[in-house]
Amino acid sequence: MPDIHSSSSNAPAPTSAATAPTMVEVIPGGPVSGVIQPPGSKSLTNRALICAAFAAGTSQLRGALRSEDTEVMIDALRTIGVNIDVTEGGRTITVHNDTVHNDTVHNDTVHNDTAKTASKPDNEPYPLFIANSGTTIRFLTAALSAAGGQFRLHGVPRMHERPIGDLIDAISTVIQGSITAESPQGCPPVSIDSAGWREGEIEVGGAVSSQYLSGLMMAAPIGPRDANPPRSQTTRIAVQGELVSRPYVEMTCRVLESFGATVKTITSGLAAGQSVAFDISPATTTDGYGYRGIDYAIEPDASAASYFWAAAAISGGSVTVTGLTHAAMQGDVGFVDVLKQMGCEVDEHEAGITVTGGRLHGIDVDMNAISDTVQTLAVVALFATGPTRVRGVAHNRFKETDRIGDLACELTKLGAHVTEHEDGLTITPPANGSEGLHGAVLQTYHDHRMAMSLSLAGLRIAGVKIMDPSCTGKTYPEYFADLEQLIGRAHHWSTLST
Ligand SMILES: O=C(O)C1=C[C@@H](OP(=O)(O)O)[C@@H](O)[C@H](O)C1
Ligand SMILES: C=C(OP(=O)(O)O)C(=O)O
Repeated sequence: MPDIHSSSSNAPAPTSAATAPTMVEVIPGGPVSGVIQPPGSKSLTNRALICAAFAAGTSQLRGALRSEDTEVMIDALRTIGVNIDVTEGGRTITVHNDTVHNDTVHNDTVHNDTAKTASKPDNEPYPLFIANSGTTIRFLTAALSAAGGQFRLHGVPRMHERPIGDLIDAISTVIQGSITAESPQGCPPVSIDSAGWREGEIEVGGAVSSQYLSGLMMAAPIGPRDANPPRSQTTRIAVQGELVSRPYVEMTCRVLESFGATVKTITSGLAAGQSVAFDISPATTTDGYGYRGIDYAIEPDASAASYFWAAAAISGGSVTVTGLTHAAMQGDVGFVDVLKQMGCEVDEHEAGITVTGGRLHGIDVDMNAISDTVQTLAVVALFATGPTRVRGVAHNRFKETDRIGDLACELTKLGAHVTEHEDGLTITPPANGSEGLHGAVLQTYHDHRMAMSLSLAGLRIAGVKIMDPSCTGKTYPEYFADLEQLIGRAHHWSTLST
């Protein structure tokens, strides 16, 4: 059985910056088999937090994800005065009803009860630190511009290189006030000084990220309650041209509906160049809130599940991920269908989905809809017969890092031949198969998915060392501990040097 080594001597699983190892090595072994459930979905947790913050009535989010990406969302909402309790090790989040009101936009705040306690200098925007969470900055930019107030959203250096211009352009057409992206390339920080949105159809580009559209859809029911004249009940949001990562938009529709809003998808009679539109109406509440507070169960994270299914594929084992089936809201469950195409057996049952490794062969696959699993697939492709071509993911260059160029660079270090394309990559394993692969020290570029996916190469290749493993904290702080548990043997920590 494989075994994990870390550069932190005798340490338990990495839990904090103080104990976090700087490098982790997964030692090769036999087939990986077991049952696992990853933590809650990042995408669902952050959507539910936005809806709950602008809902009438308390919401309870169960099975939520607690990680850097949800932490920055919670911190930002608390900074503007939303009352949020987190219990059960972070898995239950209670968002109280008596906090966010949109009726004080004229006081430059979305909040009328506890804003007094929020830290904001007079006549200055709320400073909101978003780290490198794309969902948080895109969803909050839209929601807060609709609610009204003054805000400045900023993040780590990479966040200030990630595009947000299409979203800013869209909001600019309806905002009563101003919104600007401070970097010359249309990237964060974002400054907002808003008295809410005017009525009117909004058009947004969807070729760079679906998060712009999802953000606008979630913001549509939020308008200021005392606007005069009041906003119409229905806002149309139309997509100009291509829309990437489509399943996340379906997810947005379903979350909005759970919190009481109504969504109608429009596919005909659209203006020139528009590919789809959504008519969104707020929940019917007595006091004008856009959403209704609810009890909400969050699915386990399907992107995180991809690593465990891939572990079975790579090692020839059998892994069951519980709590996820094709009925889930997350498109990334579709990753198992890609593994099936490559030769794995996929068995869906009531409890979840079991992947059993088989003889793997390379495939040609469009992963536009499930782009967060491209890195996982690329590592599986190392162990297949023949090349694997991944298409349709040009937008992966704008994520935590350039997930085409940087991924190609790291896979090459392991001995694969990798060709980079504008919209993806081709991974060609060595002619003599995995025997031609070799260990290497792999960089992770502050990208959680780089660390989680590349670590799986260590299940079959000796000497795969993953730098900065604590970057998994963005969405999965316990990843290496969970992987180790799945691998099934007490790990041995040792000091490693490059
Ligand atoms: O809406 C969401 O929750 C997400 C959408 C996707 O982004 P893009 O639409 O930018 O591809 C995905 O990569 C991200 O991890 C989460
Ligand atoms: C792209 C990702 O996240 P975000 O865009 O939310 O930062 C991700 O989690 O892979």
